[in-house]
Amino acid sequence: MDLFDTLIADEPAFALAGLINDGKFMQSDYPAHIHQDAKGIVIDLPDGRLYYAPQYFDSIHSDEILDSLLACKGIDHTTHDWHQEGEINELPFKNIRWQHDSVSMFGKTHPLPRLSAWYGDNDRPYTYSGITLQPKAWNTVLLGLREALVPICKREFNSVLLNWYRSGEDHISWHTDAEPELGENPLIASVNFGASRRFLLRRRDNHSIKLEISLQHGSVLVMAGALQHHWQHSVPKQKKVKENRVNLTFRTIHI
Ligand SMILES: O=C(O)CCC(=O)C(=O)O
Ligand SMILES: [Fe+2]
Repeated sequence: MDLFDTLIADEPAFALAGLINDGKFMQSDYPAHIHQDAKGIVIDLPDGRLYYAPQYFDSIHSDEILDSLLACKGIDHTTHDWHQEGEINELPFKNIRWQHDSVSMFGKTHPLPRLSAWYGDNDRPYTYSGITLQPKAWNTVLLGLREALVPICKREFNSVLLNWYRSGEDHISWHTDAEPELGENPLIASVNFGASRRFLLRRRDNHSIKLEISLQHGSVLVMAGALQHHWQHSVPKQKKVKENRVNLTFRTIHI
């Protein structure tokens, strides 16, 4: 092995070490250690566990995946102003059938501040934030991502929810993913492409107890243990962000 090999081999672990200070995750009080895969770190929270790999997918692969998720005939997704598009559901997307869903509240309908798509193994509808999504059949890109998660999650997920944040205006408010069909302590793997966005966690019983992770291009965050019962999460608006971000949360739906 020459000097160059050693540098390459040490690089990921070196980047990960920057996320851990004195055995704690960044500026928090929560214990963290480097996972044995040397790609990610494990953060131990009271009532939950996180795995975070800032570069689970390398940048070339991540660029290609983002391109295929947003590919739309005749449109350059990097420069297009998607907020001006009225009929998202009608556009000729090549790989993902993006939808603009609405929620009903107090008799009024409100469009969600993001676009979404639901893919999965079976045709069982899934209820999320008061809306019911009909899963579409897996495609090659999504199956590739699902497969890439097996080494860390030790399972093949049967469904995935995609969220597309067209810019920093798009967001997701505080919530938990604790729907009964996800089982007792759901394991959820969140995969991120495009703009880095702030991912916030706060305890349900004390909103002043918080944690923040910046989810970057090519990263994977796994939420595990009792986390969904004790912690809420959100992706707040970030007005300065102009670029697209796509998040995919792989889940197991129990029927
Ligand atoms: O965009 C994210 O990072 C989170 C998405 C999320 O929480 C969800 O889809 O339930
Ligand atoms: Fe969520």
